[in-house]
Amino acid sequence: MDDIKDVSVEPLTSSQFVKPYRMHYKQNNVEKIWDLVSLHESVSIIIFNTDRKKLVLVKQFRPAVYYGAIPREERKLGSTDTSKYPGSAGLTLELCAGIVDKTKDLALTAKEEVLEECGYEAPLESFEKVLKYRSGVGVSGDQQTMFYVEVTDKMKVSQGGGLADEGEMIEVVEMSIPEVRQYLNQSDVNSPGGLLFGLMWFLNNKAPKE
Ligand SMILES: Nc1ncnc2c1ncn2[C@@H]1O[C@H](COP(=O)(O)OP(=O)(O)O[C@H]2O[C@H](CO)[C@@H](O)[C@H](O)[C@H]2O)[C@@H](O)[C@H]1O
Repeated sequence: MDDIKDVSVEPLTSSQFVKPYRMHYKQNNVEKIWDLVSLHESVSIIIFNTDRKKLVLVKQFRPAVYYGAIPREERKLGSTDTSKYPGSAGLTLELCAGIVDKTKDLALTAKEEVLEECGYEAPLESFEKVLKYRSGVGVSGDQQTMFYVEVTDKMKVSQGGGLADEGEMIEVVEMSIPEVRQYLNQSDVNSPGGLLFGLMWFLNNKAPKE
């Protein structure tokens, strides 16, 4: 998964996923501008396997995280030296998540992502909404809705790993509650704030007493 080669970066002129804009506005009669990016709405899911008392998470290569790991002064257009900056710098641990595109139904999107990425077929009514929040505030203000779902081994119907025809390459990672606590105690993690909040929410609200 971290065997990344032939990396090159170019300016973005059009994209179906990301749209950059400059907003002009007045705040208290002071004229201002802000450069922002419009993104799709998304869902994320805290998945707990009650048979094995494990959280089900996903590991994947994130190009933006890889790019962010390159020191600013060395980021340039054109090719990137992957022997100096190996693909492992872009591997993240996250909640299962996905863009809301096929349907506008957030819980249904969550259900589909749990199946595609993690291989669990969980009933729609078992998805509990945790909260809706802004996954970014500086450059993108996109909304992400977090769900919680409990699964059992019986619901595991496939390997997961993402949609091969969309080129998704996802590793399913299961973590026990002590492992989750250890993960949260580190000083530097390759994870978004949403995962960290989701794990804390789980420990505070759902984790079985140890
Ligand atoms: N910027 C991009 N460039 C090129 N192809 C892209 C792309 N974004 C999506 N895609 C394509 O769309 C597919 C599906 O993406 P997903 O719905 O799984 O969202 P993802 O899990 O990447 O991000 C989800 O999780 C993260 C982390 O929580 C959220 O930031 C995000 O909004 C949410 O959709 C990807 O495999 C890829 O083929």
